[in-house]
Amino acid sequence: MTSATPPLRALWRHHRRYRPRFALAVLMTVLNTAADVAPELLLGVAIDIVVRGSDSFVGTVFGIEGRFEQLVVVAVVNALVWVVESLTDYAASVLWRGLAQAVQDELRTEAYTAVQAMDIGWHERTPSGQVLSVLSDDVNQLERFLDVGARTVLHTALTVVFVGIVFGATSWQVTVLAFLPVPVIAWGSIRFQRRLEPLYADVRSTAGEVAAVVAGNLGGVATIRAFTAEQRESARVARASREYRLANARAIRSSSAFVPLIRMAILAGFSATLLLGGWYTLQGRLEVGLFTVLVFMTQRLLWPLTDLGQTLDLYQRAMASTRRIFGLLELRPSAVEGSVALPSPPRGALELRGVRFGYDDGPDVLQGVDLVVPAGETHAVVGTTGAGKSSLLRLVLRFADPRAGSVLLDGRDVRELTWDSLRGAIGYVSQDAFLFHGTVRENIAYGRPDATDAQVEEAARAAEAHDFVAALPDGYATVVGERGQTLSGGQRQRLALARALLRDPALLVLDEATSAVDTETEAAIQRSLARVTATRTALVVAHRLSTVRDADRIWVLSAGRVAESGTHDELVARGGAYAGLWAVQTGEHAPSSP
Ligand SMILES: Nc1ncnc2c1ncn2[C@@H]1O[C@H](COP(=O)(O)OP(=O)(O)OP(=O)(O)O)[C@@H](O)[C@H]1O
Repeated sequence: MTSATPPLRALWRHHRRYRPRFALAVLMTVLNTAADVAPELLLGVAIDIVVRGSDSFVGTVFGIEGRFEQLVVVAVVNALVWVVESLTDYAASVLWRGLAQAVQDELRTEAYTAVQAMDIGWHERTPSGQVLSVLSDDVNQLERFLDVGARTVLHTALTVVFVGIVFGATSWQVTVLAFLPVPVIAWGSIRFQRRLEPLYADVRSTAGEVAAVVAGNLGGVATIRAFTAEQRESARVARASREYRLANARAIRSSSAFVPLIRMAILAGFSATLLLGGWYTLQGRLEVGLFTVLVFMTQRLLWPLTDLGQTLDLYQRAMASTRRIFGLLELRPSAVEGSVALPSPPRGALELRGVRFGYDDGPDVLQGVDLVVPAGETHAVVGTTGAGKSSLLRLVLRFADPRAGSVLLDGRDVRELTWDSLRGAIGYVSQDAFLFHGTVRENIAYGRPDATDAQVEEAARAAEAHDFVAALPDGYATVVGERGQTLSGGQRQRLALARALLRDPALLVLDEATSAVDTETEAAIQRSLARVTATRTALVVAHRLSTVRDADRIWVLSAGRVAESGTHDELVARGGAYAGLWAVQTGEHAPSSP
């Protein structure tokens, strides 16, 4: 999940449209730094006036005799410089921070969109906490650097340049000595940066690990409590957290070593200016005013450099984060959208031809499945657990593509179809019947937000959900908790069915939950199934065979192959796998031991 592209280059390329704003921010920082350095120069000029009178720099350039008059000129120029300094400081601050906000906002949204488009298989493999930590922590880390760090780096570099110009114009010997620390610091920065890069990559990945463990545990908190595994899980979180702490400590140790290095280099530069500059002044080779400027300038040059360690740290952390953000942005789903739209309205005819499918590098879980559901019919897929029933439905929805063979909807390979055409034709009810935090009404209308109340209610009735919804405290306005946890499993299932029906899909795909349902619910499911499948094509994965005994055809899947197919009566008469399952479920005889 980490990008190999150098992070600054990736940012520069990705945010083309911010380049003008960036240029303006840089310009403001240049002006601001120039205005920032000027007062030291003016101080030197003032001392020059006091010491040399009419022979001073101002006296000769402006032709002003009196010392006080000259000082007035300096005071006016100084006031102007301050105004420029204040205005550009404001502009630079607004521009840099605005840039930071725009970039973080855009990156977060884009990274989320990229993640959302990834294959379902990718989501199953990737802990959601990892993704979450990139979208929040890493994006914030970059924001912090752009907010202040980038400006500080530029400001420091420009100060070095401006001070260098002043020094250069004064005495090359002093310039050389005063600037001695700069190459040392530059060399140190590059070395430290190399050393810190893997350390901060480690910090970010351990931070992601902590988030992954915590998010995973919060999702399974009921199981943790039920198995009194609290201590074990707390210890697991503590371990991950300690790894993060240790990774950070390693990075901080290296990063902090940079500051003393800078300080020593600075000390050398400062001492050199003081001694050599002083020596020249005593000899009369350097004006007192200029000497003062040099001493103050060295301070001005060297002070910001002491902050460089901190800024470098901020930069390095931000770059490690940027690599992770771009790692998400560079993700490409393996299932790409086709370009063909089905003629409307679709009929929902489904066909699987020689379909082989497996997960990642694993073995085939579907081993050449042929299956046909003609338009308007209701078919069921049954089989023992792990036979590949849910995997088959994934292929129909194109949550994954087959390794070989093809899936056809209305005679077109689903890989050729647009998402709208494919998924718009299908109403899908998954095993886990996921609901969002929101009202019952919002959940039912999820696939058709503009549906009227009457349409929502009609769908709920068809799914046998209306009665229990009406009995909820606020009816359709009742808020169901995160993932619909305030409802029972059967209720969630029926709301999910209503949601699928409201889209009036040509093909209804139901993955029936394994959860044992009571006879009343079972009867309700059967009734609604009979009603909603009367006018459309349906493919139902069923665990309870009684719910699908009226299906036009039942496909019996066994170890990734179609073992047999036919109507309920035909299959029972055949005395094969289905007849065995049926006998077990209706209690006609006990299962034979393997
Ligand atoms: N996301 C996944 N990654 C890897 N393997 C998977 C994944 N999902 C399912 N499998 C494997 O694929 C095989 C078929 O699983 P599938 O869920 O399709 O069976 P099923 O017939 O729907 O089972 P059940 O009746 O228990 O729901 C199983 O061996 C399972 O371990």
